[in-house]
Amino acid sequence: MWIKDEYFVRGDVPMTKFEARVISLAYLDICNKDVLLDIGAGTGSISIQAAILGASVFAIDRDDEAVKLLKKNKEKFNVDIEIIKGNAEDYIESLNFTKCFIGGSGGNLLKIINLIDKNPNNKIVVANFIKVENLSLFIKTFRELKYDLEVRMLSISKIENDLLKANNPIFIARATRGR
Ligand SMILES: C[S@@+](CC[C@H](N)C(=O)[O-])C[C@H]1O[C@@H](n2cnc3c(N)ncnc32)[C@H](O)[C@@H]1O
Repeated sequence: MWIKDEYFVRGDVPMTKFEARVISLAYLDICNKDVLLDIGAGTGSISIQAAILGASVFAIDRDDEAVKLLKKNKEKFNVDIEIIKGNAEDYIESLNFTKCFIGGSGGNLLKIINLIDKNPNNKIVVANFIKVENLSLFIKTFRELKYDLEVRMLSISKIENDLLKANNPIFIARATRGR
């Protein structure tokens, strides 16, 4: 089951939209044995969908409103995800995970990438970016770390009342451990 955007409890936190969620989770190639670390989990849309696909999930966010939404959506969809409130940088080293999604990094992307790389069990990192600057940093850093890279720009428009309604374009990047 793939959950549509309108079913999530929403607040002021920006949510990863349906099409970006589907592509990001396909890039992560989520399966039963995976442990996903969702950094900047927001409303929990990625975490909850990954749990429904069979992964164990750590959902981290530093924002109070996001953590409230995470709890509400966890309850609504009755999934077993572990919610952590705080800066991802302070927790990554203490968690064991096999795949990682970065939905927000709050200016600490470089530190977050280097911490993720230290975990030898992590195989794939997928990130969503709206800023070219962050995309460039992701590409540069993972290239230096010898990961395989794939990047797409996603631009979705929906037809509503006979008119096109556009979502903001986003970059979806994947880094796969090549060593
Ligand atoms: C675009 S939203 C994420 C959307 C989320 N994937 C969803 O579907 O709702 C980015 C989130 O990242 C969080 N964030 C930013 N930097 C963070 C950090 N260093 N550690 C933890 N959370 C962070 C923000 O609080 C915000 O909720």
